[in-house]
Amino acid sequence: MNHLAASELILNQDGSIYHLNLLPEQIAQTILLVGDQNRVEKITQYFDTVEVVVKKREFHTQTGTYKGKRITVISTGIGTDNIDIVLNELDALVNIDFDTREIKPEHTQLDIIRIGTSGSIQQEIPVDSILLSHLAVGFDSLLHFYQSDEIQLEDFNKALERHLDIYDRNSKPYVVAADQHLIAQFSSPEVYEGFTGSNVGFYAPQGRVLRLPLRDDNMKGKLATFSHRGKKITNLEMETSAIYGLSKMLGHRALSVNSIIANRATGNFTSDGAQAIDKTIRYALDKLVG
Ligand SMILES: O=P(O)(O)O[C@H]1O[C@H](CO)[C@@H](O)[C@H]1O
Ligand SMILES: O=c1cc[nH]c(=O)[nH]1
Repeated sequence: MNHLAASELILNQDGSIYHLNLLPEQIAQTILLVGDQNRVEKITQYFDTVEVVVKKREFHTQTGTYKGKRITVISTGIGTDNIDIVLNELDALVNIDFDTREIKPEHTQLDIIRIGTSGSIQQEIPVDSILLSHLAVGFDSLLHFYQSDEIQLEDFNKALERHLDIYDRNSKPYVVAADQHLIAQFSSPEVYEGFTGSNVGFYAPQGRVLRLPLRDDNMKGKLATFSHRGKKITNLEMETSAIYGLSKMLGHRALSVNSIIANRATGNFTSDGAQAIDKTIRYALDKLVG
């Protein structure tokens, strides 16, 4: 058996995993991920009980029960770099024995559901709507550091490369699907079906211009006009691609539930972000126990 060195599987003095600061017994098998630390309590305010509260850096965790179901809520902060940490450490908490530092023979599968904010790039997907990411495309390169070819949708990758004509020093896009069981569980006529683009920044990587010009002025337009096998890219944010990719490789189920707060096609921004996010949180909690 492979014994993981102290420099690779890093445990704190109290036995908790390095960044999340959590012990294996402190997490549930259903995990809600949010970007914003302050969104954790916006979710657990609806819980019956909260048994764990742990904070380290941007990673704020609370575990409790909602209508009798044990759920853990964790803030990831912004970006797929943080998702690399959160997904690997969550998996280690359930699938590595911290005493022997060996991978457990039995695999535990987590349900990992992101509740995030996002900007629509299609006129017909308005602000204050909820969108499920059936597919995600990563422009962030994280997956390319792993042996991830098997879980990528190569025909989508190639079609995107052709359509976007990406600058050759940028990384190549990778497309990954959500878990089909979670899609079925969370779908309803109330929510949009989407294909979510995740990138490494909020401004130029999402085609936003304040003072700095873009390398490719037409990037947002090209993203919005992409279509392959009847699927269009619908919205942009900064984490879903990595959550889908790492979850698939690690044998977990993942879904991203997006609160659309901006419409980049019309230039609109929600007039009440708190209400839009609360609606998305209540929708997701209802589907989790429904
Ligand atoms: O609201 P969260 O979950 O942080 O998600 C979105 O908001 C942040 C940018 O404002 C990025 O993390 C993006 O993915
Ligand atoms: O446009 C948006 C809105 C929220 N989060 C993003 O990353 N982009």
